[in-house]
Parts: sequence; structure tokens; C-alpha cells
Amino acid sequence: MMVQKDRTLIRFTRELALLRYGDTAVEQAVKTGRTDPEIIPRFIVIEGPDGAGGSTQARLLERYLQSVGLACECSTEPGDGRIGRHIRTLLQDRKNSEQGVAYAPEAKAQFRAEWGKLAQYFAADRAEHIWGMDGILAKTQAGMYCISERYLFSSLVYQGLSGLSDLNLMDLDDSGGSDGEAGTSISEIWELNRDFPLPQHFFYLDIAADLAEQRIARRETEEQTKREIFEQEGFLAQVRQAYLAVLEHFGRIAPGMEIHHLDANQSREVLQGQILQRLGQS
Ligand SMILES: Nc1ncnc2c1ncn2[C@@H]1O[C@H](COP(=O)(O)OP(=O)(O)O)[C@@H](O)[C@H]1O
Ligand SMILES: Cc1cn([C@H]2C[C@H](O)[C@@H](COP(=O)(O)OP(=O)(O)O)O2)c(=O)[nH]c1=O
Repeated sequence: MMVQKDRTLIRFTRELALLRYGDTAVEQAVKTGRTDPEIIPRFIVIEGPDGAGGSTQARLLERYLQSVGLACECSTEPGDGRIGRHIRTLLQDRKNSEQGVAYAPEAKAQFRAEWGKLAQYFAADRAEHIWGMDGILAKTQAGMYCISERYLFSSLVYQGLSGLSDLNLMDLDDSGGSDGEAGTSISEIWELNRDFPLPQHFFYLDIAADLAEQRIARRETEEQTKREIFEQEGFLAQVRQAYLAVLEHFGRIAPGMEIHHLDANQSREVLQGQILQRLGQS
């Protein structure tokens, strides 16, 4: 299992390094005179491994910006439209919460069947989120601040990483037979996501997998939340490594996007203070 996990991470990092974004940047520069991908002003994205505190900070930031009189709205990916709700069902559908990620057999079968399509689903949900009637583009153009919990960086990380065997679907009987199947390749995921504009600010909340696991476990009992499929300590350790590669990549290709790499192992208040400071709000 460990060898398989290492290989997945190596494949991920290599594929990311091989992305031929440079060629496209040249094409874009010829067409538009710009080398930087499109940036949406006032669009703020918060991400990190599950349990880092992204939802908490997004809500605190929304409340703060509203309290100082700025129009601001928070949204999530996956969203609450039809596709987003379907994705949630795939990630969440569990039999019971006491035994780790224990899927009901029908849910597991459905997850396996739709596994290869997750990256497309997320991209379709994202298109609605950005370009939909009441989407991020319309709102930011009207002067609003928009905070999104997760964006395309999550697709590169989570779908780029996850072969089925990286995930513990291990209440296994298991006749499914597709363990070891790789997820969509990074270059395919990139193709699906390359036309999306980038946020002005990308906050990455960094957290070690064991701490993230502790927070997820606490949330599960205290807030009665359901644990989702990716919320497993072993997988989250890979997620963190993959995020670091993704941050490095975007730091190179998208100088117009402000990337803020913050330590999530601090109190909610301290972290919020750092976010406000980076936004010039303190
Ligand atoms: N800075 C923090 N320190 C300790 N616990 C936190 C912190 N931020 C969030 N939490 C708690 O950790 C759990 C996960 O936080 P949440 O915001 O849901 O994370 P995410 O959206 O990144 O998965 C929640 O129970 C939340 O109350
Ligand atoms: C946006 C996005 C999320 N995800 C995953 C990450 C999360 O495990 C899950 C749901 O996100 P989220 O609700 O943000 O989880 P949490 O609040 O616990 O951090 O969806 C992807 O796999 N790909 C994507 O493109």
C-alpha cells in the first residue's frame, strides 16, 4: 500500500511538472498581449486539506467584510446546484459513522462507477459557479467580494491524486475489482480547468495530516457532521504534499494571483487576523 501511495505522489508531481502551460501562455500573449492568466478582482479562494479550517475562516471573513460595510458573499465548491448536490452524495453516502468510511454497498458501487467522472463533475459545477447567471463573475463585476471555499486547486490536488487504492474503502468484501485504478491524469484535469479565471487572492491553510484528522474527528462528534470520503489521515498527508506542488506551480505561472500560505495550526482568531492583514483590512 505504501509503495502504491509513493508512486501516486511521484506520478502526480511529475505530471504537474510536465504541464505544457508555457506554450499556452505564449499563445495567449500573442492573442491578447498578456502572459498572465485572467484574474478576477475581489475573488478570494480559501483551501487546504480537509480539517484545516477553511469553512470556519471563510465564514469569519464574510462576517468581517460585511461588518465593515463591504458587500460580500461566501460560496462553496461543490455547490448547492444539481451537479454539486450529486457530487456531495457521492462523497458522503455512508452507512454509519462509527467505523471510519463505511459505505453502504450500493453507494460504494455508485462511487466506483462514477469515479472516473468526478473531475468532469467538479468542472461542470465550477462553470456554473463562475459563469452562471448569479455567479462569481457577475457578482464581482457588480463590486462584491466573493469568497469561495475551494476552487480548481482542489481538483488538481484531489482528483489528480486519487487512485481508488489510495482511499480506504476498506470495509471491503470486495468484488468491485477496481482498486488500484488511477484517477484522471493531471493533464486531463488541467485541460478541464485551464479556462477558468483565477482569484485575486488564494489562501492556502496548511496543516499536518494528524492534526487535520483530530479536528475532523472532533467535528464529527461535536457537530454531528458526516465524514466524507477524502477525510482520511493517510490520504490527507498526500493531499498536503500535492498542495505544496500546486502552490509552487501557480507561483510560477500566475504572478498576478496573490498566494498566501498560512499555518492553520493557530487559533481561529490569529488566523483570521493574518487573513485580514493580507487583504489589507487590518
Ligand atoms: N484554528 C482552529 N483551531 C482549532 N480548531 C479549529 C480551527 N479552525 C476550525 N477548527 C475546528 O476544526 C473543525 C474543522 O474546521 P472546518 O472549518 O470545518 O474545516 P474545513 O472546512 O477546512 O474542513 C471544526 O470543528 C472547526 O470548528
Ligand atoms: C472543489 C473540489 C472539492 N473536492 C473535495 C475536497 C473535499 O474533500 C470535498 C468537499 O469539500 P468541503 O466541503 O470543502 O470539505 P471540508 O469542509 O471538509 O474541507 O470535496 C474535490 O475532490 N475536488 C474539487 O474540485
